Amino acid sequence: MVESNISVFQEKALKMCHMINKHAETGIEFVLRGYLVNFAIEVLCVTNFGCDINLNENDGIKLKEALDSGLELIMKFIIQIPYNISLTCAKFSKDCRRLNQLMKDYWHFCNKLLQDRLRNRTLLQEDEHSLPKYFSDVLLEKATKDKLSSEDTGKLVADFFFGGFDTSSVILHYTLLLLAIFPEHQEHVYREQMDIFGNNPEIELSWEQLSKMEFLTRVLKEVLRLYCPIGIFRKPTSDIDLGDYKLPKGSTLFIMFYSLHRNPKIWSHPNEFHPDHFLPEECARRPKGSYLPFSLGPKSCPGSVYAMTSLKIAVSTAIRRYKFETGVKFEELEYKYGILLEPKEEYLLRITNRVPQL
Ligand code: HEM
Repeated sequence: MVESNISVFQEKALKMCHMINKHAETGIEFVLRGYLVNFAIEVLCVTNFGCDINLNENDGIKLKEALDSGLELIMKFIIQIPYNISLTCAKFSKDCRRLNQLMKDYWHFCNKLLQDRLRNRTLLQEDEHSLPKYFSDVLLEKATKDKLSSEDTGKLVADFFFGGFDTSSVILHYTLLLLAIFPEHQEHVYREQMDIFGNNPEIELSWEQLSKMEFLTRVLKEVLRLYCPIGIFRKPTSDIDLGDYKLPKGSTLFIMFYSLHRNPKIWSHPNEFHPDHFLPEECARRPKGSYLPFSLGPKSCPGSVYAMTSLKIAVSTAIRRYKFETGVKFEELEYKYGILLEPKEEYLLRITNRVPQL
Protein backbone atom coordinates (compact mmCIF):
# COMPACT_ATOMS: atom_id res chain seq x y z
CA MET A 1 0.00 0.00 0.00
CA VAL A 2 2.79 2.45 0.93
CA GLU A 3 4.62 2.07 -2.40
CA SER A 4 1.46 2.79 -4.38
CA ASN A 5 1.07 6.07 -2.47
CA ILE A 6 4.44 7.59 -3.36
CA SER A 7 2.86 9.97 -5.88
CA VAL A 8 0.41 11.23 -3.23
CA PHE A 9 3.20 11.91 -0.74
CA GLN A 10 5.09 13.72 -3.47
CA GLU A 11 2.13 15.80 -4.64
CA LYS A 12 1.38 16.93 -1.09
CA ALA A 13 5.06 17.64 -0.35
CA LEU A 14 5.14 19.83 -3.46
CA LYS A 15 2.02 21.64 -2.29
CA MET A 16 3.75 22.26 1.05
CA CYS A 17 6.77 23.71 -0.80
CA HIS A 18 4.54 25.97 -2.90
CA MET A 19 2.91 27.26 0.29
CA ILE A 20 6.21 28.08 2.02
CA ASN A 21 7.74 29.54 -1.14
CA LYS A 22 6.52 33.06 -0.24
CA HIS A 23 8.86 32.96 2.78
CA ALA A 24 11.84 32.18 0.52
CA GLU A 25 11.07 35.34 -1.43
CA THR A 26 11.03 37.58 1.66
CA GLY A 27 13.88 35.85 3.49
CA ILE A 28 12.08 36.59 6.79
CA GLU A 29 12.00 33.98 9.57
CA PHE A 30 8.69 32.18 10.01
CA VAL A 31 6.90 29.39 11.90
CA LEU A 32 7.06 26.21 9.82
CA ARG A 33 4.96 23.90 11.98
CA GLY A 34 1.50 24.62 10.51
CA TYR A 35 2.59 23.70 6.97
CA LEU A 36 3.96 20.38 8.20
CA VAL A 37 0.77 19.56 10.08
CA ASN A 38 -1.24 20.29 6.91
CA PHE A 39 1.04 17.97 4.92
CA ALA A 40 0.63 15.13 7.44
CA ILE A 41 -3.18 15.51 7.62
CA GLU A 42 -3.68 15.76 3.87
CA VAL A 43 -1.59 12.66 3.07
CA LEU A 44 -3.44 10.65 5.73
CA CYS A 45 -6.81 11.71 4.31
CA VAL A 46 -5.94 10.67 0.76
CA THR A 47 -4.02 7.50 1.50
CA ASN A 48 -6.29 6.14 4.22
CA PHE A 49 -9.71 7.49 3.30
CA GLY A 50 -9.41 8.24 -0.41
CA CYS A 51 -10.46 11.79 0.47
CA ASP A 52 -8.43 14.58 -1.11
CA ILE A 53 -8.93 17.57 1.16
CA ASN A 54 -7.23 20.90 0.56
CA LEU A 55 -6.48 22.63 3.83
CA ASN A 56 -5.92 26.35 4.06
CA GLU A 57 -2.85 27.70 5.78
CA ASN A 58 -4.09 27.58 9.40
CA ASP A 59 -6.64 24.73 9.22
CA GLY A 60 -4.29 21.93 10.29
CA ILE A 61 -2.82 23.78 13.22
CA LYS A 62 -6.32 24.73 14.44
CA LEU A 63 -7.31 21.04 14.43
CA LYS A 64 -4.09 20.16 16.23
CA GLU A 65 -4.61 22.86 18.86
CA ALA A 66 -8.18 21.71 19.48
CA LEU A 67 -6.91 18.15 19.97
CA ASP A 68 -4.08 19.29 22.24
CA SER A 69 -6.51 21.25 24.44
CA GLY A 70 -8.81 18.22 24.58
CA LEU A 71 -5.98 15.91 25.57
CA GLU A 72 -4.66 18.38 28.16
CA LEU A 73 -8.11 18.46 29.74
CA ILE A 74 -8.23 14.65 29.77
CA MET A 75 -4.83 14.54 31.54
CA LYS A 76 -6.08 17.18 33.99
CA PHE A 77 -9.07 14.98 34.80
CA ILE A 78 -6.92 11.89 35.23
CA ILE A 79 -4.24 13.55 37.36
CA GLN A 80 -6.06 16.21 39.34
CA ILE A 81 -9.39 14.74 40.33
CA PRO A 82 -8.90 12.98 43.67
CA TYR A 83 -10.44 9.55 43.73
CA ASN A 84 -12.79 10.47 46.57
CA ILE A 85 -14.53 13.19 44.54
CA SER A 86 -17.32 11.83 42.46
CA LEU A 87 -16.71 12.03 38.72
CA THR A 88 -20.36 13.07 38.43
CA CYS A 89 -19.44 16.49 39.88
CA ALA A 90 -16.67 16.86 37.33
CA LYS A 91 -19.12 16.13 34.54
CA PHE A 92 -20.83 19.46 35.13
CA SER A 93 -17.64 21.51 35.22
CA LYS A 94 -16.77 24.14 32.60
CA ASP A 95 -13.69 22.10 31.59
CA CYS A 96 -15.78 19.03 30.96
CA ARG A 97 -18.28 20.89 28.78
CA ARG A 98 -15.37 22.33 26.77
CA LEU A 99 -13.81 18.88 26.45
CA ASN A 100 -17.09 17.42 25.20
CA GLN A 101 -17.37 20.13 22.57
CA LEU A 102 -13.74 19.70 21.39
CA MET A 103 -14.14 15.93 21.12
CA LYS A 104 -17.46 16.29 19.31
CA ASP A 105 -15.85 18.59 16.70
CA TYR A 106 -13.00 16.14 16.21
CA TRP A 107 -15.28 13.08 15.92
CA HIS A 108 -17.42 15.04 13.50
CA PHE A 109 -14.34 15.65 11.30
CA CYS A 110 -13.38 11.95 11.45
CA ASN A 111 -16.92 10.76 10.85
CA LYS A 112 -17.18 12.99 7.79
CA LEU A 113 -14.08 11.33 6.35
CA LEU A 114 -15.70 7.97 6.87
CA GLN A 115 -19.04 9.02 5.40
CA ASP A 116 -17.26 10.43 2.31
CA ARG A 117 -15.51 7.11 1.84
CA LEU A 118 -18.82 5.24 2.21
CA ARG A 119 -20.43 7.50 -0.38
CA ASN A 120 -17.54 6.95 -2.80
CA ARG A 121 -17.74 3.18 -2.36
CA THR A 122 -21.40 3.35 -3.38
CA LEU A 123 -20.68 5.68 -6.29
CA LEU A 124 -17.85 3.45 -7.54
CA GLN A 125 -20.13 0.42 -6.97
CA GLU A 126 -17.66 -1.26 -4.65
CA ASP A 127 -19.47 -3.66 -2.34
CA GLU A 128 -18.47 -5.49 0.81
CA HIS A 129 -16.87 -8.21 -1.33
CA SER A 130 -14.48 -5.80 -3.07
CA LEU A 131 -10.91 -5.82 -1.83
CA PRO A 132 -10.20 -2.99 0.66
CA LYS A 133 -8.58 -0.04 -1.11
CA TYR A 134 -7.85 2.08 1.93
CA PHE A 135 -7.25 1.47 5.60
CA SER A 136 -10.67 2.97 6.33
CA ASP A 137 -12.21 0.07 4.37
CA VAL A 138 -10.64 -2.37 6.84
CA LEU A 139 -12.07 -0.30 9.71
CA LEU A 140 -15.50 -0.21 8.09
CA GLU A 141 -15.48 -3.98 7.63
CA LYS A 142 -14.54 -4.48 11.26
CA ALA A 143 -17.22 -2.03 12.38
CA THR A 144 -19.89 -3.87 10.35
CA LYS A 145 -18.72 -7.26 11.64
CA ASP A 146 -18.69 -6.11 15.29
CA LYS A 147 -21.97 -4.15 14.80
CA LEU A 148 -20.39 -0.92 16.09
CA SER A 149 -22.47 2.24 16.27
CA SER A 150 -21.47 5.08 13.93
CA GLU A 151 -20.15 7.01 16.96
CA ASP A 152 -17.89 4.11 18.00
CA THR A 153 -16.71 3.67 14.41
CA GLY A 154 -15.91 7.40 14.31
CA LYS A 155 -13.86 6.95 17.50
CA LEU A 156 -11.84 4.13 15.90
CA VAL A 157 -11.06 6.41 12.98
CA ALA A 158 -10.21 9.23 15.39
CA ASP A 159 -7.62 7.06 17.21
CA PHE A 160 -6.00 6.03 13.97
CA PHE A 161 -5.97 9.56 12.65
CA PHE A 162 -4.42 10.99 15.79
CA GLY A 163 -1.74 8.24 15.87
CA GLY A 164 -0.78 9.12 12.31
CA PHE A 165 -0.69 12.85 11.77
CA ASP A 166 0.76 14.46 14.87
CA THR A 167 3.63 12.00 15.32
CA SER A 168 4.79 12.45 11.71
CA SER A 169 4.53 16.24 11.75
CA VAL A 170 6.51 16.50 15.02
CA ILE A 171 9.35 14.42 13.56
CA LEU A 172 9.30 16.36 10.30
CA HIS A 173 9.52 19.59 12.29
CA TYR A 174 12.48 18.37 14.38
CA THR A 175 14.26 17.08 11.25
CA LEU A 176 14.11 20.37 9.36
CA LEU A 177 14.99 22.29 12.53
CA LEU A 178 18.04 20.11 13.24
CA LEU A 179 19.20 20.30 9.62
CA ALA A 180 18.98 24.10 9.91
CA ILE A 181 20.99 24.00 13.16
CA PHE A 182 23.62 21.67 11.65
CA PRO A 183 24.40 23.02 8.13
CA GLU A 184 27.10 20.36 7.59
CA HIS A 185 24.49 17.59 7.92
CA GLN A 186 22.05 19.56 5.74
CA GLU A 187 24.71 19.84 3.02
CA HIS A 188 25.35 16.08 3.29
CA VAL A 189 21.61 15.39 2.81
CA TYR A 190 21.50 17.85 -0.11
CA ARG A 191 24.55 16.32 -1.83
CA GLU A 192 23.00 12.86 -1.51
CA GLN A 193 19.81 14.20 -3.12
CA MET A 194 21.83 15.76 -5.97
CA ASP A 195 23.62 12.43 -6.53
CA ILE A 196 20.26 10.67 -6.80
CA PHE A 197 18.25 13.25 -8.76
CA GLY A 198 20.79 15.48 -10.48
CA ASN A 199 20.00 19.18 -10.60
CA ASN A 200 16.32 18.75 -11.51
CA PRO A 201 13.96 19.26 -8.55
CA GLU A 202 10.87 18.42 -10.65
CA ILE A 203 11.91 14.80 -11.22
CA GLU A 204 9.38 12.14 -10.07
CA LEU A 205 10.43 10.09 -7.06
CA SER A 206 10.49 6.29 -7.18
CA TRP A 207 10.73 3.54 -4.53
CA GLU A 208 14.23 2.71 -5.84
CA GLN A 209 15.43 6.30 -5.36
CA LEU A 210 14.05 6.30 -1.81
CA SER A 211 16.11 3.22 -1.00
CA LYS A 212 19.25 5.13 -2.05
CA MET A 213 18.70 7.89 0.55
CA GLU A 214 21.07 6.28 3.00
CA PHE A 215 22.22 9.42 4.84
CA LEU A 216 18.72 10.91 5.03
CA THR A 217 17.51 7.63 6.56
CA ARG A 218 20.25 7.89 9.19
CA VAL A 219 19.23 11.48 9.93
CA LEU A 220 15.56 10.52 10.38
CA LYS A 221 16.45 7.59 12.64
CA GLU A 222 18.64 9.87 14.74
CA VAL A 223 15.82 12.42 15.07
CA LEU A 224 13.50 9.59 16.15
CA ARG A 225 16.10 8.54 18.73
CA LEU A 226 16.48 12.00 20.24
CA TYR A 227 12.87 13.12 20.04
CA CYS A 228 10.79 9.94 19.94
CA PRO A 229 7.36 11.54 20.33
CA ILE A 230 5.54 8.67 22.03
CA GLY A 231 5.65 6.82 25.30
CA ILE A 232 3.49 3.72 25.73
CA PHE A 233 1.22 2.38 28.43
CA ARG A 234 1.32 -1.25 29.51
CA LYS A 235 -0.32 -3.37 32.25
CA PRO A 236 1.78 -6.34 33.43
CA THR A 237 -0.18 -9.62 33.52
CA SER A 238 2.08 -10.95 36.32
CA ASP A 239 4.37 -9.44 38.98
CA ILE A 240 7.71 -8.32 37.53
CA ASP A 241 10.87 -8.22 39.63
CA LEU A 242 13.45 -5.71 38.36
CA GLY A 243 15.78 -6.04 41.36
CA ASP A 244 15.50 -2.54 42.86
CA TYR A 245 11.91 -2.20 41.68
CA LYS A 246 8.91 -4.48 41.78
CA LEU A 247 6.12 -3.94 39.27
CA PRO A 248 2.89 -5.44 40.57
CA LYS A 249 0.52 -7.31 38.26
CA GLY A 250 -2.24 -5.01 36.96
CA SER A 251 -0.37 -1.75 37.64
CA THR A 252 -0.24 0.94 34.94
CA LEU A 253 3.20 1.45 33.43
CA PHE A 254 4.19 4.39 31.32
CA ILE A 255 7.30 3.51 29.34
CA MET A 256 9.32 6.48 28.04
CA PHE A 257 11.58 5.73 25.11
CA TYR A 258 13.33 9.05 25.73
CA SER A 259 15.51 7.60 28.55
CA LEU A 260 16.23 4.36 26.66
CA HIS A 261 17.29 6.33 23.60
CA ARG A 262 19.72 8.50 25.58
CA ASN A 263 21.26 5.77 27.73
CA PRO A 264 25.04 6.47 27.77
CA LYS A 265 25.74 2.74 28.14
CA ILE A 266 24.18 2.18 24.71
CA TRP A 267 24.84 5.32 22.67
CA SER A 268 28.29 6.80 21.97
CA HIS A 269 26.92 10.40 21.79
CA PRO A 270 23.69 10.13 23.82
CA ASN A 271 22.75 13.81 23.93
CA GLU A 272 24.13 14.94 20.57
CA PHE A 273 22.74 14.90 17.07
CA HIS A 274 24.95 12.16 15.64
CA PRO A 275 23.50 10.42 12.54
CA ASP A 276 26.51 8.02 12.53
CA HIS A 277 24.78 6.19 15.39
CA PHE A 278 22.94 4.46 12.55
CA LEU A 279 25.92 3.31 10.51
CA PRO A 280 25.43 -0.44 9.90
CA GLU A 281 28.40 -1.40 12.11
CA GLU A 282 27.05 0.76 14.98
CA CYS A 283 23.59 -0.80 14.69
CA ALA A 284 25.08 -4.30 14.73
CA ARG A 285 26.90 -3.50 18.00
CA ARG A 286 23.77 -2.47 19.93
CA PRO A 287 21.65 -4.96 21.89
CA LYS A 288 18.18 -5.80 20.55
CA GLY A 289 15.48 -3.54 21.97
CA SER A 290 17.74 -0.52 22.54
CA TYR A 291 15.98 1.53 19.85
CA LEU A 292 12.19 1.45 19.79
CA PRO A 293 10.66 4.56 18.17
CA PHE A 294 7.81 2.45 16.81
CA SER A 295 7.70 0.13 19.84
CA LEU A 296 7.98 -3.66 19.56
CA GLY A 297 5.77 -6.73 19.42
CA PRO A 298 2.17 -7.27 18.39
CA LYS A 299 1.06 -3.76 19.51
CA SER A 300 3.89 -1.96 17.67
CA CYS A 301 3.13 0.87 15.24
CA PRO A 302 1.44 -0.40 12.05
CA GLY A 303 2.35 2.89 10.34
CA SER A 304 6.17 2.70 10.62
CA VAL A 305 6.95 2.11 6.92
CA TYR A 306 4.29 4.63 5.94
CA ALA A 307 5.77 7.21 8.33
CA MET A 308 9.38 6.73 7.19
CA THR A 309 8.37 6.92 3.52
CA SER A 310 6.31 10.07 3.89
CA LEU A 311 9.05 11.72 5.99
CA LYS A 312 11.76 10.88 3.46
CA ILE A 313 9.68 12.26 0.60
CA ALA A 314 8.80 15.46 2.47
CA VAL A 315 12.42 16.18 3.47
CA SER A 316 13.80 15.23 0.04
CA THR A 317 11.30 17.50 -1.73
CA ALA A 318 11.97 20.44 0.58
CA ILE A 319 15.77 20.16 0.80
CA ARG A 320 16.16 19.97 -2.98
CA ARG A 321 14.42 23.34 -3.21
CA TYR A 322 15.38 25.27 -0.09
CA LYS A 323 18.25 25.89 2.23
CA PHE A 324 17.01 25.99 5.85
CA GLU A 325 18.63 28.30 8.40
CA THR A 326 17.96 29.31 11.99
CA GLY A 327 19.55 31.29 14.79
CA VAL A 328 18.51 28.62 17.33
CA LYS A 329 21.27 26.59 19.01
CA PHE A 330 20.96 22.86 19.68
CA GLU A 331 21.69 23.38 23.40
CA GLU A 332 18.79 25.88 23.60
CA LEU A 333 16.17 23.47 22.27
CA GLU A 334 13.55 22.71 24.87
CA TYR A 335 10.73 20.23 24.58
CA LYS A 336 7.42 19.77 26.29
CA TYR A 337 5.77 16.45 27.09
CA GLY A 338 2.00 16.52 26.73
CA ILE A 339 0.58 13.53 24.97
CA LEU A 340 3.53 13.76 22.58
CA LEU A 341 7.03 15.05 23.07
CA GLU A 342 7.36 18.17 20.93
CA PRO A 343 9.26 21.45 20.73
CA LYS A 344 8.36 23.79 23.59
CA GLU A 345 8.42 26.87 21.43
CA GLU A 346 7.65 27.81 17.87
CA TYR A 347 11.31 28.04 16.80
CA LEU A 348 11.72 30.28 13.78
CA LEU A 349 13.34 29.20 10.51
CA ARG A 350 14.44 31.05 7.38
CA ILE A 351 14.49 29.51 3.91
CA THR A 352 16.23 30.54 0.69
CA ASN A 353 15.75 29.11 -2.78
CA ARG A 354 18.33 26.57 -3.94
CA VAL A 355 17.06 26.94 -7.49
CA PRO A 356 16.13 30.26 -9.15
CA GLN A 357 12.46 29.34 -9.74
CA LEU A 358 10.17 26.75 -8.13
C1 HEM B 1 7.09 9.16 13.13
C2 HEM B 1 5.86 8.76 13.19
C3 HEM B 1 5.31 7.71 14.14
C4 HEM B 1 5.80 7.22 15.32
C5 HEM B 1 7.08 7.62 16.05
C6 HEM B 1 4.84 6.24 15.79
C7 HEM B 1 5.00 5.50 16.96
C8 HEM B 1 4.03 4.67 17.47
C9 HEM B 1 4.15 3.97 18.73
C10 HEM B 1 5.36 4.02 19.66
C11 HEM B 1 2.99 3.31 18.91
C12 HEM B 1 2.59 2.50 20.15
C13 HEM B 1 2.78 1.05 19.96
C14 HEM B 1 2.62 0.31 21.26
O1 HEM B 1 1.69 0.59 22.05
O2 HEM B 1 3.45 -0.57 21.48
C15 HEM B 1 2.13 3.57 17.78
C16 HEM B 1 0.86 3.07 17.60
C17 HEM B 1 0.09 3.27 16.49
N1 HEM B 1 0.44 3.96 15.35
FE1 HEM B 1 2.19 4.95 15.06
N2 HEM B 1 3.81 6.15 14.90
C18 HEM B 1 4.05 7.02 13.86
C19 HEM B 1 3.29 7.22 12.74
C20 HEM B 1 2.13 6.54 12.45
C21 HEM B 1 1.38 6.68 11.21
C22 HEM B 1 1.79 7.56 10.03
C23 HEM B 1 0.28 5.89 11.35
C24 HEM B 1 -0.82 5.64 10.35
C25 HEM B 1 -0.68 5.70 9.05
C26 HEM B 1 0.32 5.27 12.67
C27 HEM B 1 -0.65 4.45 13.18
C28 HEM B 1 -0.60 3.91 14.46
C29 HEM B 1 -1.71 3.14 15.05
C30 HEM B 1 -3.07 2.83 14.41
C31 HEM B 1 -1.27 2.73 16.33
C32 HEM B 1 -2.05 1.92 17.36
C33 HEM B 1 -1.71 0.45 17.22
C34 HEM B 1 -2.45 -0.42 18.24
O3 HEM B 1 -2.99 0.10 19.22
O4 HEM B 1 -2.47 -1.64 18.03
N3 HEM B 1 1.47 5.69 13.30
N4 HEM B 1 2.79 4.39 16.90
